[in-house]
Amino acid sequence: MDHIGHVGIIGGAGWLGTAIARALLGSGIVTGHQLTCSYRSRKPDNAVECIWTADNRRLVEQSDVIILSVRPGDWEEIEINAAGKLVISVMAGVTVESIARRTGSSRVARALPNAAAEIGYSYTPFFVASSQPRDGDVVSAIFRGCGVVDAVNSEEHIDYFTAMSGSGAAFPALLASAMMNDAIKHGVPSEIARRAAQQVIVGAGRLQEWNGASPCETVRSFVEYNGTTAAGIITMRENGFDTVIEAGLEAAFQKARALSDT
Ligand SMILES: NC(=O)C1=CN([C@@H]2O[C@H](COP(=O)(O)OP(=O)(O)OC[C@H]3O[C@@H](n4cnc5c(N)ncnc54)[C@H](O)[C@@H]3O)[C@@H](O)[C@H]2O)C=CC1
Ligand SMILES: O=C(O)[C@@H]1CCC=N1
Repeated sequence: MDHIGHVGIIGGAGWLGTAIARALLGSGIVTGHQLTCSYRSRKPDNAVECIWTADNRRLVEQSDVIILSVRPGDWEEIEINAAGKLVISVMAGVTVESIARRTGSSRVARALPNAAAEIGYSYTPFFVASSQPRDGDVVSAIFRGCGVVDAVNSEEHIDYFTAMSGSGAAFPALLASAMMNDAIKHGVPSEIARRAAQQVIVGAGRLQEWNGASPCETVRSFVEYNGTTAAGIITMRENGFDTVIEAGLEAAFQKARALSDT
């Protein structure tokens, strides 16, 4: 898309803020002169090449689009007036209502990337609460630089996706860690167990991307093959695999909702 103006990232020194800043610069959507990042105490070593400030009000003054990327617990300390500007939050749980009330902006969006934003492989659903039609295009363009995006039409779905895809980047690692520990219990040297588990999730992700099948189709075709993999899948399911996943997603969803301020 063409020019989106000057972008400011509050919390630009953090994990996600840095990933978004790198994606913005990498996709060419802004130059270093059109991007301001703020830090709380100290400009980070290896800082992204852009304008840096500790003054969030100054950042807001010089930005057309403001991205809020501080931890939910630090949100209450941010005092800015962003009236008339597009404010995009990536914070878990913090509501559109809270953002609009505390920034004075009626152009608010919530986007929920995940840890893979760092390598351009995030999945980022976003919800836009703005009467300006172009704002959705701006949010979409920003987060396409971090991976795949989808607009959703319910704010509640952002809280749900905070659990499912926002936290989800960690869950395949949880599966791989259980597999690695099982291999070690079977006497496999830990370094080999680590490499095997690592390559299983990397290979599975690449395979899924390459063949484009839905995960449900992938599981079904392994079950239909009726070999060792099918035996593993069926027994995992009989032992509550899907129920455990649902319970974990529900707990993360409830945690996201609990982060919403009152
Ligand atoms: N890390 C992840 O995978 C994801 C994180 N999120 C959300 O993104 C937000 C940021 O998360 P992370 O980057 O992981 O946390 P982080 O702790 O790495 O980064 C937050 C940064 O904000 C800075 N900060 C705090 N108060 C500030 C202030 N007043 N002015 C300027 N900077 C300030 C901190 O010093 C820190 O550098 C959180 O709200 C989180 O819920 C959402 C999706 C995924
Ligand atoms: O774990 C967290 O709280 C953050 C928000 C969503 C994903 N990571």
